[in-house]
Amino acid sequence: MTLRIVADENMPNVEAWFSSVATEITRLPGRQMTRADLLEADVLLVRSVTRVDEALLNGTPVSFVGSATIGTDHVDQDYLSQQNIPFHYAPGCNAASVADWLLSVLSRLHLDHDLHWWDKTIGIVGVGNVGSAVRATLEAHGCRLLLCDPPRFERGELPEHTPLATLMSNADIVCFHTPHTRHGEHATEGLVSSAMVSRMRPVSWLINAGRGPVFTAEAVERATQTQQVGVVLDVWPQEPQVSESLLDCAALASPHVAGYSLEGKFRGTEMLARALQAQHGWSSLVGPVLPPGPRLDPELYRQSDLHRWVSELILAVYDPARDTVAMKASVTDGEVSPERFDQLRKEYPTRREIRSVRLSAYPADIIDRLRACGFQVPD
Ligand SMILES: NC(=O)c1ccc[n+]([C@@H]2O[C@H](COP(=O)([O-])OP(=O)(O)OC[C@H]3O[C@@H](n4cnc5c(N)ncnc54)[C@H](O)[C@@H]3O)[C@@H](O)[C@H]2O)c1
Ligand SMILES: O=C(O)[C@H](O)[C@H](O)COP(=O)(O)O
Repeated sequence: MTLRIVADENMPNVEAWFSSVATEITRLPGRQMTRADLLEADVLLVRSVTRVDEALLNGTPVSFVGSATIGTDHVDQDYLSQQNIPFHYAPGCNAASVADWLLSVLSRLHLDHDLHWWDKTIGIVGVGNVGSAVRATLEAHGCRLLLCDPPRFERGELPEHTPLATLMSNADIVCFHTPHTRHGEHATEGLVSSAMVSRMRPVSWLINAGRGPVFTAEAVERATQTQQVGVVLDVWPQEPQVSESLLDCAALASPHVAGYSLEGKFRGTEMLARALQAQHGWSSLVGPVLPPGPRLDPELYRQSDLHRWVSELILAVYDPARDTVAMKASVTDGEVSPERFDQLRKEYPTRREIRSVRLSAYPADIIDRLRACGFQVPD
């Protein structure tokens, strides 16, 4: 078997999974991959920053494309199926990571803005793998939820659907977890416009961890400047470029890393390895196992206010203020440049999912909340 693999340099574990089956593994910066790089490649493994289309693949021997991501808007799947090139991606691989990210965001907003989010009405827009993980976390905390997902509603999969305009007017916090789509009845590009934002209540919160172009830059500016709506952005309308004026609008900001848990990245590569294994009928393919998660002593964070205690604990696992500081310190000449944005992502510190954290004690007064957050608590 001669299998030549070209893979994004930021995809972990490629050598560990594939060196037993590949004759050659070439690592390249995803955003700069060109057709010339693929003239002797059988397998292409990408992340979200490589546009995979005819211009990239035409005339190459590539016969398998894998994206170690949940989102697929960077891949021209119609072209791949016309060419009979199998395409695999990694649905759900980092859904828990995004749900954890959101819990950390809410914990930071609690401490910094006294946001009692557990008592609020929270809208979830896009109730797929990520939105469902977010829903489970928020339901476990007793939040009132409004769910919006027209495609699932129309398929009879989400009876409790609330139309977006109604949700925007009635929620205290709105979280977006939709893909970026340009065509069709439910296209999401520019879905959050200035007009949509004008429906929101003053002192509410608007959060995007789906794809940047779902929000317009004007809507973000309108939210903060005229609506008294706080904004939290992990993804950006002009990503990977972020203007300083837009960054200034965000109470919390991160460089598209909500899904960047170590677990999510490991799962993404493994899902592609399993897909290639199935395509070739290999009997076994063995990859690396995750290192054990960090230990955390809840008593170190004890507060008399139990909600504050839990927020401090969540922020000890991951604090989105750290990303916000890094983003704001990255501004030069009125922007975070695309190169700097990519560098922040490439050098992102290891983050573990809450379920991997090993607590050294389970204080009785917060044990139910620990469970609701996703910590592994024995029965
Ligand atoms: N920020 C990050 O790091 C990060 C991480 C993972 C995923 N994502 C993004 O989040 C998106 C959602 O991920 P997922 O795993 O839940 O995908 P999914 O495909 O499981 O779910 C997406 C849901 O959005 C719904 N949807 C589509 N159009 C909609 C519309 N106009 N209004 C409301 N809902 C709509 C779909 O019906 C579907 O149920 C991905 O497409 C990806 O772009 C971002
Ligand atoms: O779609 C996804 O899975 C996420 O947005 C993912 O975190 C993107 O990461 P990237 O591929 O850009 O490294």
